[in-house]
Amino acid sequence: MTDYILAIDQGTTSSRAIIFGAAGDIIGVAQREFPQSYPQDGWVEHDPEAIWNSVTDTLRQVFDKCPVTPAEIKTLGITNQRETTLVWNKHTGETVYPAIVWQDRRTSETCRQLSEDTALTDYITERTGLLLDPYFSATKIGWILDNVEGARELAEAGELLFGTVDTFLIWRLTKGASHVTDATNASRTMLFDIHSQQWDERLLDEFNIPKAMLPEVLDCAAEFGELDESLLGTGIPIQGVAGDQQAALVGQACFDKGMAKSTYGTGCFMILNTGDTPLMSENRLLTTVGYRLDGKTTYALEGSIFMAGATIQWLRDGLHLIDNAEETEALAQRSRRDNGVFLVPAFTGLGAPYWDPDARGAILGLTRDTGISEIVAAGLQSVCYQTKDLQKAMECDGARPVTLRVDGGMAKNDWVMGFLSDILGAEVERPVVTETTALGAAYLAGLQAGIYDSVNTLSKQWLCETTFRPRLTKAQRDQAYEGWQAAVARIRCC
Ligand SMILES: Nc1ncnc2c1ncn2[C@@H]1O[C@H](COP(=O)(O)OP(=O)(O)O)[C@@H](O)[C@H]1O
Ligand SMILES: O=P(O)(O)OC[C@H](O)CO
Repeated sequence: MTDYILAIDQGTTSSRAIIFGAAGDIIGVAQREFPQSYPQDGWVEHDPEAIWNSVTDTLRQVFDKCPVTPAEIKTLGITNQRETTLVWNKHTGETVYPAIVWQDRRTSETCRQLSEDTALTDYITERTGLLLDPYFSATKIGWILDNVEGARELAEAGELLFGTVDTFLIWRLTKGASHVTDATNASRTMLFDIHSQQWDERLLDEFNIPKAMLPEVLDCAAEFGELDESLLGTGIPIQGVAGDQQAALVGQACFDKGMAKSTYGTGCFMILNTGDTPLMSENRLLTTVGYRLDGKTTYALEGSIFMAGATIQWLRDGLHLIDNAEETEALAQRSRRDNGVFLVPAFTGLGAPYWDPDARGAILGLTRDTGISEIVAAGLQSVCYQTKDLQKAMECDGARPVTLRVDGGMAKNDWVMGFLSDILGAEVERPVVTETTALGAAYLAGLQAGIYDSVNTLSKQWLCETTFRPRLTKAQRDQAYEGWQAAVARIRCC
């Protein structure tokens, strides 16, 4: 019997179900977008039922699109948008509030007030590897408990459960049998000690979060529960879980120290494998769990950019300059070179390495002959310049990436990848399979199911499709990057 693996990739804008063969080949894909909700400036929410329905629909649809049956699936992996926070009633399964999405900045003021206590901010960074910021789950949980009527009392009585999207999905897919997460997702809550691999009692206390709400933390390849038969007519073990960016690190086979990947989806996340000791950044990058296998943690350094593909969505839906993301490539090719236009997409503040929640976006350098092409090109370039910011910060931390592998929706754009290589002054490798996030979840499940004997087998399966090489001189690169830095300086608040 062939070893098929099913993966769920629950992303910020869409959910996918993908069936992989053991060689990492894609057998079938189903995808469904779901609505985003922006109730106030800086707020971003998802309807939990829309997330759930998009997952169950794609789980069923993927089998309509290929000859494999659910009974032929050996194992199931789950990967997810991270930090996004859900709280639900453990008896009814009903969420008490919409999912507060990772991009949401409603707790900026809470974070600002807490940051006055420098002993606390130092403690947070030392224990969690993160920076005190609204991005992470801790203050989002607190906001729900403080703002939803009766929620705090119910939570203290042990009636409410917290989960990131992986936990919420597993809880529902197992009909409430498993309340679990994995170490990568736990490491994004700002409540998890990445050294001891335990929930941190002091942080639970500081953020006023009852411990009973929290899921059990497992390795990335482990027994997370069994898919309830009612969904696909058969039970399938859930054996691999990782937050989407860490799953991409696994899918890109970045198993050696110094290997890095950058995923260009809604946001962009560059993650560098730093081996078995956590490298604490002095340049406002995050220290995080890369993956945890057989109880052994591999750490990573991460730079998180909030707006990558989301900038292209804004060009499409906000400005109506384009009809679809794909046409940006041809438009950018037609743009005037060195036109001096910079788009800084700080729609919800700036992420790494600036961490400026109050900054707001701008388009600078407009002249009378600036046209749609130049603005679109500036939107695409902003993603590359932000990656350059991260590369620079990593280098300052003494961790220069030896390889950069790219993936995500935007990585399909050759113009962007060419400019990325130019501005980084480094080679950029795009693999044959760009669904690396789902692939990583499938690989983790496959490791637990015994389909793969070790990560070395997975490294051998990675295949390069295109290598982009830099074409700019150092002087040209420096000049372009200085223009970006000047544009960022104009919009920063801190
Ligand atoms: N050819 C392209 N050029 C530029 N951006 C693209 C292209 N194709 C997709 N995108 C952008 O990539 C994003 C989708 O990537 P995906 O990896 O599916 O995101 P997510 O997992 O965050 O939902 C969208 O924001 C879209 O605007
Ligand atoms: O949904 P994505 O792919 O943009 O990823 C979201 C990240 O996990 C947020 O940290």
